[in-house]
Amino acid sequence: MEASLMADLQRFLQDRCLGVSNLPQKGRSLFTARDFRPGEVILSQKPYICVPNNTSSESRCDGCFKTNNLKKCSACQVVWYCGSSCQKSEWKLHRDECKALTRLEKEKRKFVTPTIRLMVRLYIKRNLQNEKVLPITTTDNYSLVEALVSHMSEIDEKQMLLYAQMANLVNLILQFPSVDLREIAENFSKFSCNAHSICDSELRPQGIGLFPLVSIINHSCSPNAVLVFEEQMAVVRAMDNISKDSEITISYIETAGSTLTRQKSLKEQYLFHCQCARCSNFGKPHDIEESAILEGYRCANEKCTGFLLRDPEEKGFVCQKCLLLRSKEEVKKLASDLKTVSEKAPTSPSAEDKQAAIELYKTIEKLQVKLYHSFSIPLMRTREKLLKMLMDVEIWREALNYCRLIVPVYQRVYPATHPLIGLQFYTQGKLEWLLGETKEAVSSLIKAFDILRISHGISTPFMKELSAKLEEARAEASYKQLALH
Ligand SMILES: C[S@@+](CC[C@H](N)C(=O)[O-])C[C@H]1O[C@@H](n2cnc3c(N)ncnc32)[C@H](O)[C@@H]1O
Repeated sequence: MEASLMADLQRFLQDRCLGVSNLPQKGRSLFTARDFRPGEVILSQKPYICVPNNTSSESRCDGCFKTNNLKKCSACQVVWYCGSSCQKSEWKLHRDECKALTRLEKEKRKFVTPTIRLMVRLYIKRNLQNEKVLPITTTDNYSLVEALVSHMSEIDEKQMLLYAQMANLVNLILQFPSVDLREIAENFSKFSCNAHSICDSELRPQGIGLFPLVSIINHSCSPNAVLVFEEQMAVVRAMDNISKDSEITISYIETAGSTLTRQKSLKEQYLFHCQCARCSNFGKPHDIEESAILEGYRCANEKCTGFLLRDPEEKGFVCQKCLLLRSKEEVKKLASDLKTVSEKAPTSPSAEDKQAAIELYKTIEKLQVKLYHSFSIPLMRTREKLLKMLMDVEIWREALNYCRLIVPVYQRVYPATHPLIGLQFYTQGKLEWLLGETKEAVSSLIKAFDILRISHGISTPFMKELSAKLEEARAEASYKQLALH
């Protein structure tokens, strides 16, 4: 990065009591220059570029990522808008993209995935900024993209071939003589370890974007900050008390998992070996117990909550609490039954198939309850799926039962202020309220608010809605209380 731009960036960060340092093992790292309290915004940034996650089954507006009242761009037939306001606000960037996509044969347009579009937009934005059609600012400029890590030299041949094919398609769309294939491939590699999935307030992915300032923040499996999105703006908030001169970290991956699982996914996508405080416990008794609970089997005695470790004589798995042996054969048989049923389970069942899918997932759950520890991740995932499907078909009582089973598992596998726990309490509160359990609803909504105010702040529309629901539930609970006396 140019020295003057680097100085501008350092000033911008200094004004926000932040600074960038280079750490030998991690590269650029973001540090605090003052204390931050839980819930305080550390950094926010609009995307340099972003696109919605459009698929063959679901489309989103290019401007606001909403899914209703969409109309296709009549020229390129690739991009969708919810109305003229979003279309107008996106036009400067879409104008050149539209021309490029229109040139592409219709048959080939189905290969224009969100990642391909993100790359096309990256070059179009760079050109528009070079031509001064779009302004360049300290935090919105291509030099920040140039400074992102790419790990090009570490990429294997298979991945490189894929990037080369994708770069060819981008080149075909753009037809910019000055851009070479290697540079595009390198930018794909940058996307892989720097682009962020843009999620709504309930942490459901809506699109992808490049936020080069946020990309300075390194990963930890027990992070002190959290990244959320307010529409398309990335907002990083402190999760804990962060003291002056500390490194700010967020989590790049799903942190509910054994150290081996987390390290594998970090190595695969981000090409580094994590040595955070949690990972440095690898192999220690607590870490072994954690892995055996999250990914291992349950005790043969249904009443025992112990975790199992492989028996040194290879006969099976031994409970570390009651020392009961669970035979290899029994585990193998259950695992094979589970595999047979799981293969039949649809990942996203259509509306008509939902009832059958619910029954199938309940069978999976029964088998998992017999096989896995009660806090295991596979069992938690099945219950999450069941909860979602039951909500979709409006079977509220059963949905609430699943919600209540999931909350304690989340509390076991995530840190206390993790937004997923808050969101689960929010769902539980809404279900309890709907089913007339107003007192319980108030208690769940309070828990949701207390957690989500840290990750989501208190002034966003989502949090205002939660606050309003809580107040209404409180009023109803006191009315019910009065009516009783
Ligand atoms: C989004 S970037 C973070 C900023 C990066 N350090 C830089 O210099 O631009 C992600 C990359 O940073 C490095 N990184 C992030 N977290 C790390 C960690 N905990 N330990 C080692 N390297 C890390 C890895 O190279 C990873 O692919």
